[in-house]
Amino acid sequence: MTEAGRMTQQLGSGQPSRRKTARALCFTRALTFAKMAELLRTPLVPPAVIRSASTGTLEVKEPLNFWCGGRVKPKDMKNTEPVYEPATGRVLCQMVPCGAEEVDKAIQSAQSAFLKWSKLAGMERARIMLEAARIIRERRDEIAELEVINNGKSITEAAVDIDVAWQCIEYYAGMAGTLAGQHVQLPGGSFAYTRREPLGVCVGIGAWNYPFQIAAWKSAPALACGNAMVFKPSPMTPVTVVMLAEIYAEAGVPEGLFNVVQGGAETGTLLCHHPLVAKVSFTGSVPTGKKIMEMSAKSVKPVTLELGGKSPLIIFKDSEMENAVKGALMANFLSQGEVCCNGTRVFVQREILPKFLEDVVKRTKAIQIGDPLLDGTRMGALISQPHLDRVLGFITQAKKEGAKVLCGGEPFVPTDPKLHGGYFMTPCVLDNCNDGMTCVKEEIFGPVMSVLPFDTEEEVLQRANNTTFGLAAGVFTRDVARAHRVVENLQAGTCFINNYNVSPVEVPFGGYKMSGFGRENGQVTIEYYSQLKTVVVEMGDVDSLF
Ligand SMILES: NC(=O)C1=CN([C@@H]2O[C@H](COP(=O)(O)OP(=O)(O)OC[C@H]3O[C@@H](n4cnc5c(N)ncnc54)[C@H](O)[C@@H]3O)[C@@H](O)[C@H]2O)C=CC1
Repeated sequence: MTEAGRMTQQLGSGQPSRRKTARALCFTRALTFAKMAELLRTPLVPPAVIRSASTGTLEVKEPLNFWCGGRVKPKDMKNTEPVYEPATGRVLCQMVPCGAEEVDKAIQSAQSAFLKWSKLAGMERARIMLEAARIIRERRDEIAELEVINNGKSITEAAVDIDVAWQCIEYYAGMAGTLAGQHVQLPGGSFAYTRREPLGVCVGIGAWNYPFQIAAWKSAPALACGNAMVFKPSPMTPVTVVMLAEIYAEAGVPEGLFNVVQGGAETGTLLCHHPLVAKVSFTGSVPTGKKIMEMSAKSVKPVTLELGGKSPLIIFKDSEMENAVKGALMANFLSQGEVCCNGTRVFVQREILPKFLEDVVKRTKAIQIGDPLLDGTRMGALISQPHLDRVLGFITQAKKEGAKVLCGGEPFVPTDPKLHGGYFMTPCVLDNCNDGMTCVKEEIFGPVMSVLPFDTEEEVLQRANNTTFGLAAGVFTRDVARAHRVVENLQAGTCFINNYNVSPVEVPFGGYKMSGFGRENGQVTIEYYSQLKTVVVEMGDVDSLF
């Protein structure tokens, strides 16, 4: 039995002291990903019970680039950037950006894999993708733990993110075998048919709030359609996406089909300008989205843009109060508020405002903040110190502009000494807000809910739509007709009725207005990763005018 196997048996034996020793042993030896994987993948370990990682211990040493079927060391150590563990403020690893030569290698690797992958039948691709989904499911806890360590969100949420990732791959695997064209009958026995063909090498550029999940949302439909992908995660969260690359490789995709290059704006720019790249799918801020669009326009590359939001959540007086309060919390505090589609402008009908505020504040104060790897934690750390400062700055500004802080909005120092350098804050509810305030107009991307009273449906619709964003919106009411009338008039890509932030992979997700265009998830996304070829077939003689 291997050492890992022995430790696993001890871990699985249910003896807490031994379990602790084994865990300590793992981390004093700075576990490699591969070893951790070996540990976690043996069936003796009940994954929900045993936590293999612990906050403040992990060092990531392996290379984080991936092309030609394996991890690749950076060419040189130029322009490195520290990557932090948000819960402790400790440096987790160094991110070394890829330069032109490395980007080219990754793209060439993708191109050669594309030539093989695109020739497979959809069902053949499906089989490999299903295997990738299975491996992710099996390694779910390990990936989720690393996501937590790199991103700061709670383990409960990270586990859901990883579940959504494999579900997405499973969903598009199911669709790969269904891709087909049309047959069109023409006069005289002639006919035409259409072929749905892949685009080629697609680039994915991700944000830091859902590192693994964003990579799955982009790669799953891309690969199902027969494309290859080069993915660049955010420089702040470089750690987990390379595991997705390893998993695809293990599942049996051709070498080089899914590649990872690390880096920031410069590396992203190289990707967007590369002549072999056929499409760019981007998740991030509006200013960067505009740059991506400009760069892609130069070589007429299609783009998908998943950008920011300042979404409205409208709560009518006939709502079921407890659900509305729970919905408002789900709309604001998932992932420390770092969610693009959050409903941060909470419009509440005036008659129920006092009761709503009382309940929402009570529940917000009860949110358990702390070590994100603990099962009981409901809110972890924000992504970085500058981002925390920025979010706190919005609250200072809101107070100056007349908003009233009902709870939270302060830096938070957990009792555990190892978390003292972490980027925590208390979730905040702002009252006395109006539509002109900065906190109501701008995306904060932190746990800050702005509550706004309203009187009539007509008024609230006009105010809800009075924004350049249009990612999501929500409405709580018991009146079915009102609910559908309101969503019909909301300018947003996703609308929720009597819930918020529910994003199953079967339904399209994407923005209106400056929140972007194109969609992720759902059947429609196939159209964004494929192109239609029309073939016209003459069965008679050519009828020439000349
Ligand atoms: N609509 C959606 O689905 C989502 C939108 N977001 C939005 O993302 C933002 C937060 O994420 P950040 O990572 O801070 O956004 P960001 O726009 O700064 O960066 C996003 C990605 O773009 C890369 N990048 C930056 N400049 C680039 C350039 N000139 N060329 C190519 N790539 C470049 C970054 O390295 C990163 O990988 C928020 O505004 C949020 O609303 C985040 C998650 C989901």
